[in-house]
Amino acid sequence: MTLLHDLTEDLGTFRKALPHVVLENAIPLLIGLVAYAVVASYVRRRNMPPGPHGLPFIGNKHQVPSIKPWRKFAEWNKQYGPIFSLHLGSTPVIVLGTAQAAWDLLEKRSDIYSSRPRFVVAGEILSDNMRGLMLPYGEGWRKWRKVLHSGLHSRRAEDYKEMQSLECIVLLHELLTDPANYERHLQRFAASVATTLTYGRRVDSADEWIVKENMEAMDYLTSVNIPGKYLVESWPWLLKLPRPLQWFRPEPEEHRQRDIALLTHLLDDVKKRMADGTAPDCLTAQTVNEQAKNGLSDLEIAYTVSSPFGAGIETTAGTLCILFLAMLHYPDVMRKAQEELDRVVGQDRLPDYHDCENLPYLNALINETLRWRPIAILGGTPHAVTTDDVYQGMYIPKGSTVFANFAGIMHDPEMFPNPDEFRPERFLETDDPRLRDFELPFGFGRRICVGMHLARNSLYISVARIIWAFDILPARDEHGGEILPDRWDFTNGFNSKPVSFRCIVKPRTVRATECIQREWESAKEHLGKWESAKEHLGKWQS
Ligand code: HEM
Repeated sequence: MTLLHDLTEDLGTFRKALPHVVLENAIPLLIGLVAYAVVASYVRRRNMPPGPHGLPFIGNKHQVPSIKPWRKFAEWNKQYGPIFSLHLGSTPVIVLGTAQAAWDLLEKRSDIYSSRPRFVVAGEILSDNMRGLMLPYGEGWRKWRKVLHSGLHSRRAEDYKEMQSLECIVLLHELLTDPANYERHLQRFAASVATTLTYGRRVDSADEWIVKENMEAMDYLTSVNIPGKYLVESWPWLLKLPRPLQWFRPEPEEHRQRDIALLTHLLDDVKKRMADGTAPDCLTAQTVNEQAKNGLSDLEIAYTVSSPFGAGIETTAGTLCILFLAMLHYPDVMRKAQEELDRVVGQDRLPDYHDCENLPYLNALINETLRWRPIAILGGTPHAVTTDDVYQGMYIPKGSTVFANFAGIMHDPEMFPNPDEFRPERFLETDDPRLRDFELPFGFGRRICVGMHLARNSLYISVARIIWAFDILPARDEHGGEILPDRWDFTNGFNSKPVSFRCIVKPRTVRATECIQREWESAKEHLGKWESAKEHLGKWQS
């Protein structure tokens, strides 16, 4: 009895003392932990690349403008050097401002710099991890990339040249007959190349449903991918809430169903034509034929083959718009390229692929267009590093988001003296093989643009023929004065292109006009082998 009584009493005393003991010890422990975390983070931060000071919890979020952040990044690169760091919330961000830094990390250390940051809404909820561009480095991405590589590698890209050449003749005819809408024609050209290579169906107008539906899907994807728009991007644990409480989910999930319906419909159309033997050679048919070997589900194929749509149209059409802008500001460059074309090609036929190696100035002009105002202004989709790393004594923590800021890289005065000047000669005067090849605008390492060869072929044929056939001249005001568009007025977004501007697109000679008319008549016949998307798919309703 006494023992039991003593025990109960002890327990009571212990219970009473417990909160006190806990409080007495826990508070210093907590303070110790916080202090340790602060000091550790300070030490780690101190060893990271230099950068602007941020605030607790939000880091540098308040200092990074939501409009054209690449300009601020380029300023910080000037201030802090070729590599600086900042924090967006708790995520470390590394910004590379020279090609050398980008090559050193994203290419030479490609094994650890080829992942992507987590895209919770755009990549996981909206796309169910089916869009490889946003997938982290790993098995899923490898499978996706293999399919695209086998359909777009340099030798395979040769197969599409005939189609690109014919689509380019249509473009020339559109510029001849409706020059005011040049921007829409450039878009149609890029879209038709994408749909023909993917689904074996071409488009006659940028207004066609297949283009519009895909563009809407892409616009929605871009609109959810804005940093800071969704709390769940910074606090992914919100995904553990019961589904009905995940308020951010219903809208992107609804869009996912629309995307699936569209992409499956396009896949089924190719499969139907494969069954009746009428499908032309295209990426989808090739992927369906190799389905068992690649181990992909139908849905995975449907998403994978749609990649040229998301990544290949705005980039190609936007780069051509940049060419138009540059020609308005640098008419002497245009004249010099025209002289070369006249000398090599003459005036009675269109330039063709086989002329390419005899047109060094024109090739340099294309490189300069990609450099002067790079369309993928932040280096495309950012990379992420998968293990802790040290570069030139600076600590780069695992999980950092890494941007190759093309706004700074392409205007680095050491590599490109007088960077704002549009001067194709810089590519002819250099001995640096990396500038002669100039893969830089297409990204880095294992993530380098998989459509690069196709894009180069589209750019070459269209730039050569447009410059050969037309003068691109400033629009005139009512007094006959030239209206020159602002050379810095560009859109906000991962693909930054010139804000629409007016210009005059005028055939250079009667012979050029006649040549386009002639070539167009014959191109119409040859294009017949790719059925139009409008006639055969128009019944699809979203
Ligand atoms: C002027 C035209 C183009 C430019 C300047 C361009 C540029 C880029 C850049 C900078 C990247 C990011 C690379 C990196 O993360 O390091 C990229 C990725 C990509 N591009 Fe392009 N691109 C163009 C056209 C195309 C075309 C025509 C296609 C498809 C037919 C395409 C498909 C892709 C894909 C699928 C990726 C993602 C690769 C991956 O995450 O593994 N691009 N592009």
